[in-house]
Amino acid sequence: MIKTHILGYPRIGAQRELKFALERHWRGEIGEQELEAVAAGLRARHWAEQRAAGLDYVSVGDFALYDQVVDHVLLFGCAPARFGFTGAETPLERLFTLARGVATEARDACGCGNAHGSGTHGKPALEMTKWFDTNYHYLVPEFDAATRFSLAPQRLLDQVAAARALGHPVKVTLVGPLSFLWLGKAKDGADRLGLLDALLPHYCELLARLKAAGAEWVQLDEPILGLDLPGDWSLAFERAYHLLHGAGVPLLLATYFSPLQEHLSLACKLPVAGLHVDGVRAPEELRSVADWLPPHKVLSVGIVDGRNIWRADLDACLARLRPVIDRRAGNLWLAPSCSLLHVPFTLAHDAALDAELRTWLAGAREKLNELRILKQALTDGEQSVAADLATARAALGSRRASPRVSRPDVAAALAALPSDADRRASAFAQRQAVQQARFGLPAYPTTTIGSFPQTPAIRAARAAWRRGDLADAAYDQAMRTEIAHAVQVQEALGLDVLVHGEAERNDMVEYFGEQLDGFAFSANGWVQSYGSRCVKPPVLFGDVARPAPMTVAWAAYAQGLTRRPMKGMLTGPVTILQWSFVRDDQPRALTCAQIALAIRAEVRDLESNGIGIVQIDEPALREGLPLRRAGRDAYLDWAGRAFRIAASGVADATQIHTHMCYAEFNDILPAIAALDADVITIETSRSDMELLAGFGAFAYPNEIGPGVYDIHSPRVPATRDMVRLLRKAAAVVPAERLWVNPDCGLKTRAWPETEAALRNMVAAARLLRAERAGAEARAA
Ligand SMILES: CN1c2c(nc(N)[nH]c2=O)NC[C@@H]1CNc1ccc(C(=O)N[C@@H](CCC(=O)N[C@@H](CCC(=O)N[C@@H](CCC(=O)O)C(=O)O)C(=O)O)C(=O)O)cc1
Ligand SMILES: N[C@@H](CCS)C(=O)O
Ligand SMILES: [Zn+2]
Repeated sequence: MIKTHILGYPRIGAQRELKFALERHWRGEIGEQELEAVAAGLRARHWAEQRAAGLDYVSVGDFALYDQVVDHVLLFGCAPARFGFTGAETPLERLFTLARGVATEARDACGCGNAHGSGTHGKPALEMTKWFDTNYHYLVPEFDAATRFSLAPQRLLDQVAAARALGHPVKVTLVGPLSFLWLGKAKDGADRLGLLDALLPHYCELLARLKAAGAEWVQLDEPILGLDLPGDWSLAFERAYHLLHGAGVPLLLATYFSPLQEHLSLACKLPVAGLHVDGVRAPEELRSVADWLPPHKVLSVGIVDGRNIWRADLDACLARLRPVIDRRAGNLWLAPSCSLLHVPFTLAHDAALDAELRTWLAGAREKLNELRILKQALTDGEQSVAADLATARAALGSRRASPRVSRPDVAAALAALPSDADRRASAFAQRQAVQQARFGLPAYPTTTIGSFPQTPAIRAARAAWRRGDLADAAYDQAMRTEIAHAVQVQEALGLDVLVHGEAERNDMVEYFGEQLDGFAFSANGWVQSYGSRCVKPPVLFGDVARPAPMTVAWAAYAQGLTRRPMKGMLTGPVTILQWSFVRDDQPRALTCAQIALAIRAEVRDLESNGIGIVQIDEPALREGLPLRRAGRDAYLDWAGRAFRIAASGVADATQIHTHMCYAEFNDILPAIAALDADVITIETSRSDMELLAGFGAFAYPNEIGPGVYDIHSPRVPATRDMVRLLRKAAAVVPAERLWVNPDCGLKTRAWPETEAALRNMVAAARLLRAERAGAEARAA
């Protein structure tokens, strides 16, 4: 029998109801009960949608108020001792303390929904990091020698009870014990795997309680089976799952994002009742899994893409499934490849997308319907869903044949690119000398990363403009006023290289997507990024071209307000690619090269309009790295080339910066150096400059601005703290190559703390400059 299910559903709400309720709660406008009522209403609605689409189970446990991983920290009672929980707190108080820090240092203490909480005082929130290769950030469990576990299952059991009361068959979703430990961070030399034996009895008890509560299945997500794992981690799976099996509830082991490869036979052998595999990212493994998995076990095939928004090619899906069915007629489940958390709720009626494009797309709801059609086609024959299949074929045909997708001029422009288009004319040392002479910057030059506070007034002006309530000219003027204010503040603070502040940008990727041909953007295609924060990834459906300059007028206006250098600010091709929903009909490398060409033209236009310094942000460079080691070199090769194509069309005297954040970079240092940016500004303060050790050891050749303060905290960093960090940096990177800047952009901050922090930062730079001048004078 064929069944359908999902690994998880988006929880933010079709109209971002959860986001708004969370932010109201944090501002003290609604209490816990009202927030819980919104959450319960969303869960009930989402289950109803799943059942209406004919899914055989609803998914329970995937709905997190903030993040599913931090929910497991609470479920297994392993909040770090540093939070000092006494048991007197409510579950929500504990959750938001872990997620946002304590009141005085809270991530989002101001209630705006921003992450503020990694300050070094008070109780900083748990660290956030990327969930595998997605743009979703989870809260990192913290383990240390004192970590103990205890089960607190009531919230989850209540949700099972609520789903059952509504008459739904329930499959509970949990992160599996090995992935949970792997995704955590060990402090004080603790051994994460060493915690497994202490954790497993609590998983067993939980499984038994879920069974007793009426859960028919429990899905245990173990996406780490798609990674290159150390041997002791792979070995631990058998031991762990033998124990879990004893709890008696059928277990579905879920893997996704990456092929199983050397873990394939292990995954097939584990004592679980079913195995889910990602048939989109690893279609080549389907047949082996179908052969290897014992026939009494359920095989769940992730057949519909959970990471992208294209309408499925149902004929291709059916063709892919047929050999599998032949092998396992009785026990086949169909599902999206991974949780639908990574796609918007629906794009079917989105007002910003044209009617033709909408037919090419599938949000979470539309993907549920695709599962329904596939199941019926396989169960009752294709004729039973002939109309649905015909509609899908027509949409696919229209996409394939559309003149909007292919642009011969773009192919020609790429083909015409000289082979050395990805190389600057001169070596760095030569460029550095020319740039020093041009800009005459002091030692330890100060700058910021680009964005200044996106205030409620800015957002409100843009919302009014989009609604048509504010005329173009008035909006333009409002943004110019913001830019002028940012310039005036920076001049008063004494920063050396200024930025215009990015007031006019809704998002650093969406803003460019809106202006480039080949992209479409939705009005409501929101995807959760972290907590209550969402992004609206543009839809990259066709060949990319730049019809007109995108940032030049704003940059030139800002430069006209000051005699100091104004940095032009662009998002790089890899990050635009990575944070968009990208076409699946050509290699990503080619799409990236097309974006690179557009950015190259923008860089040159900035240069010819008097902008001497241009920053090309690539915070997602690391995130695009394949999860498996194989394939990484090839990726770094084309990604690096795309960046260099964007950056290399300028004269020696034009200084190219890049910026990176939100990731560990030490394992890709050679690739970062190969970008050959004149200056890289990089997030380092949270690791207390540890990252720079890698840069020093590797002898990174160009200039570096290691972030000297964490922009996620409203705490104003003291000058002495930043001086200490800069001294640490100067110990590994020659001082003449060091810049002084924050970790990242300041868009989620408010002005008062921003000004105060930058004032202290400039003071730190001046202090080091004076010391250096003194030392030089003494040496002379
Ligand atoms: C650097 N980061 C980014 C990532 N991915 C991106 N695509 N962009 C990024 O910047 N990944 C890694 C990190 C993730 N960090 C963040 C940080 C902050 C946000 C965030 O603030 N998101 C906002 C939405 C931003 C946006 O698009 N704003 C629009 C419209 C906003 C909106 O909802 N407007 C309201 C009306 C508002 C009013 O009247 O005041 C509406 O339309 O209803 C804009 O500025 O115009 C968020 O609120 O979630 C995301 C990721
Ligand atoms: N220029 C961007 C980079 C963020 S990663 C900003 O300052 O917000
Ligand atoms: Zn950044």
